[in-house]
Amino acid sequence: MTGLPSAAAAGTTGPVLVGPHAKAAVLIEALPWLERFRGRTVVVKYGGNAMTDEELRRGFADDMVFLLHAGLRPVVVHGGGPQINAHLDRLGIETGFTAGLRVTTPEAMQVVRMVLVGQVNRDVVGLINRHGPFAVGMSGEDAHLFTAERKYAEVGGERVDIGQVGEIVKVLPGAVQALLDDGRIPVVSSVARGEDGEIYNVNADTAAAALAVALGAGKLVVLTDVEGLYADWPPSGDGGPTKLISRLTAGELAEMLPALSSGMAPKMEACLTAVTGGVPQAHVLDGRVPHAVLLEMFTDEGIGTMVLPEEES
Ligand SMILES: Nc1ncnc2c1ncn2[C@@H]1O[C@H](COP(=O)(O)OP(=O)(O)O)[C@@H](O)[C@H]1O
Ligand SMILES: CC(=O)N[C@@H](CCC(=O)OP(=O)(O)O)C(=O)O
Repeated sequence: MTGLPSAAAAGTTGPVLVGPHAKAAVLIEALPWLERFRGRTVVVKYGGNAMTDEELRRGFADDMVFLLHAGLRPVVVHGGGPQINAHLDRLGIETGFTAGLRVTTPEAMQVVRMVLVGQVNRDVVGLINRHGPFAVGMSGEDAHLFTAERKYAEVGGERVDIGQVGEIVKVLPGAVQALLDDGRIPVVSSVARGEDGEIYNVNADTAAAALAVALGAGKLVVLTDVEGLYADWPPSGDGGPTKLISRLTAGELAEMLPALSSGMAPKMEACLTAVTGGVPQAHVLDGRVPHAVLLEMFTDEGIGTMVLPEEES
């Protein structure tokens, strides 16, 4: 953060500060954002592809603890798609994706649950708890946090059975609220229980949005492995995509949604669910940028893609 040009970032004119003044300016730049979000809940979706580099993983955990000490109430909902893939490969279990969702046989469900709850959740909790006794891991099954029903994919107007994939129909956020009230950082896996006795595999972006709405969060942050939502996707020509959409309204997003391809579709749908469900803003950020969450929360430069409800645009 020390390299940030303070006056420029604040949108003001004046001398460019260097040395200790620049550091102080960066801290002061955070003040209005600290005032605005103090006491508010922030749900952060930590994605499988943004959690592969060790230094970034530590940086992410540091950011969550920073938010806590700054008086916010961070909640982590994590995915783990690449980690599930690796484990299924090792076991020789084949799965595919339909409409961006893993076709989940009972055998695959056992692996999904084991990897998300037993491996990825433990890793995230461990990284955060280097700083102190803050993180408490839980599965969406715990304390009836997420109740799901079987979800069917729609392909070419046809309803397709994709196994034990769940759609969240009820959220009981009491256990998460209690942890937050106790000064903890809840770390939640996107596995849900069904009232039919089944266990369901829920896309982690979708789970994060459902929890953000149920908690009345002040913000949903979705970390991924690209800068945000590109208008020119898939990119044409030799170069990569160049047209990052930095801000859009719920209405504009709803129009774009049917045309989005599978990686971004659940993320943008999650942002739409959040802002239409009362969360004032939702962001998709590049998890490859060190401390992306802090940069987004506490500096004047917006990064990534921000979705706002209609009336705030
Ligand atoms: N319009 C778009 N803008 C940016 N990325 C897109 C877009 N459409 C599809 N994608 C793809 O979505 C991917 C992110 O989704 P995914 O790989 O599922 O992320 P994660 O593992 O973080 O949940 C990007 O790496 C990119 O390949
Ligand atoms: C139904 C479904 O597809 N569930 C996902 C759950 C994990 C997830 O969403 O992980 P990322 O956020 O890393 O993609 C899966 O099985 O991969």
